[in-house]
Amino acid sequence: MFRCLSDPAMDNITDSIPPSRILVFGALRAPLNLNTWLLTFAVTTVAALCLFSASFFGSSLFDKDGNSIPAGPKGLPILGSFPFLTQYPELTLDRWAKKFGDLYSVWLGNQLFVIVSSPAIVKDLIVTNGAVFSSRKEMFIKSQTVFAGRGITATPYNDRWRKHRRIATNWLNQRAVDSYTPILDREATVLVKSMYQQSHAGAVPINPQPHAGRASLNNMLSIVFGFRTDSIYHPLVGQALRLSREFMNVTGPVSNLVDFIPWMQKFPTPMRSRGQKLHQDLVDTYGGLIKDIEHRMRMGAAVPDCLAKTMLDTEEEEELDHLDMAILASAFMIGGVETTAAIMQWFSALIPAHPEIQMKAHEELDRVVGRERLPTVDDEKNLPYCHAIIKEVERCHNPFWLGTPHVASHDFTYRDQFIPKDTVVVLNTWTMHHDPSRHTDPDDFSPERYIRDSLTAADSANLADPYQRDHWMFGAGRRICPGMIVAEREIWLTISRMLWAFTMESLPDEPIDLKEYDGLSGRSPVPFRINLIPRHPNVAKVLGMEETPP
Ligand code: HEM
Repeated sequence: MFRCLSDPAMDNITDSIPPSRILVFGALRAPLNLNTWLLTFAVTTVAALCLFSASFFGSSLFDKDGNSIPAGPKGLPILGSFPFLTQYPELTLDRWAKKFGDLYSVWLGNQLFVIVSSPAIVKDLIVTNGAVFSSRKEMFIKSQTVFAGRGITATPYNDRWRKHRRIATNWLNQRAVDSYTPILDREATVLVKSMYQQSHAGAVPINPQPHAGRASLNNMLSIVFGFRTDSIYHPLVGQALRLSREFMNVTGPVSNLVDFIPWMQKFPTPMRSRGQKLHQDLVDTYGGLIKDIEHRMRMGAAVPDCLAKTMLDTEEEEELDHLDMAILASAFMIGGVETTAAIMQWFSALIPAHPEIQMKAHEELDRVVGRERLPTVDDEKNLPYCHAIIKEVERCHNPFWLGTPHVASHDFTYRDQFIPKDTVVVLNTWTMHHDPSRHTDPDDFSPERYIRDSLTAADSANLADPYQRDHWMFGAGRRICPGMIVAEREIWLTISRMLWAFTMESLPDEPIDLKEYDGLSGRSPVPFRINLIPRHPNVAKVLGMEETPP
């Protein structure tokens, strides 16, 4: 049963991966010396053979009727298919989907994964059978080390998760988002203003990244802690963005071999040390902010309504300890910052290459909104082309191609294929977003494909026909992203206002790389600079600024 190196399928795959990219421990994108790799591989092979086979065969791969697990690629001994999911795992998963079909299995170490590549199967398993497919694997690095078993994102399907999800939803449902939309509105305007200022009204190119990062960060800081930062140079901006980035770099769903080979977890590794440090930094930073708020509440000072205040007000009734609160706040700060900022950045990276798309958006904005005011939330329904641009950015550049995997909490047989309890289930969103039968010419950036789709992501996720859903960026089922309403709203406000204010141009000497990316679990483009040329003199006036001559 061990995966065989001589399998022809593996030959094709190994041919396409430079040896220096085949890694054993930790972050996949840091090249490892080949000799070190071979030595490590030999040692781990010998040392782990007994332990591995015990856990590998621990659960049956057949149900009582003899149905077996879905077919899939054969991997390597011990490592399974881990080395083949290196730099662009979604492309490998896509290749395998074409070979093995919409439901196939992959082994990573001793962990069985099932990869789902069709909307119908996602609906059947994750939505219709949500009682079975809504748990999470307690990944060694992400769940156990960084989140210490807490944190709504990583917790298994249990009462702790239900409680945290309920608390989170109270702050993220439609009514809550409506109540703090003025905050999102203000941050979107500040974003455009700060871009206008830093670019000296289009005279010098800028990197949109810190502006997008601070807008998303301020939104989450307001929701979670009731305050905002007033400059991209505020120390918390650098610290919070560093923590989110570090999280994205240590917790990819298929990026840490130590997650899948339990005996390795007993030994210190650089990735484990990074996970431990990140845990402590999160507790110090966000737990520290909660302590400050607690202190202010005890002193009778006014504290604005925010998640931290709600948690402190209800900590006894909800049985929350300090670590629960610190990690739940961290889950918001991580889940809600890099993600929305990534979409703003992908938009800024993509759009300069499409002047004809910008022209259409500008024409729509001039016609519907005019040049005397900024677009608002209420305008969205009347700006179908701008709305479509955003959906298309999300289809083309989902920051989480592998989503956050779900886990089967019971044995399940689906269409004569057995999915054992504890199998990790991955939504292969890359393949679904590039299915030519759903999206004609899927590699093209073409907002027109969404021009008749006026639904929000939340409404789209509830459509009976899963093939009509806009995209799968927010996941599916009972664990679907609870932040999608706030995420969509802040993305709408920032992107529609950037389109309203600027013509966005790339620099002839600095081509923007759309293939390379930052982050393992969550992706944003590598830093780039663009020109943001104010579209008309009213931009300065509407933003409440003196016009800066170019
Ligand atoms: C573009 C923005 C965003 C993207 C692409 C995104 C994506 C996702 C995905 C794929 C999941 C896993 C869903 C699943 O298991 O099927 C998730 C979960 C989650 N997201 Fe988001 N998210 C975004 C914004 C936000 C925001 C603004 C928040 C606000 C706090 C947030 C909070 C969460 C939380 C708490 C979970 C865990 C839910 C659970 O496990 O029950 N996300 N998100």
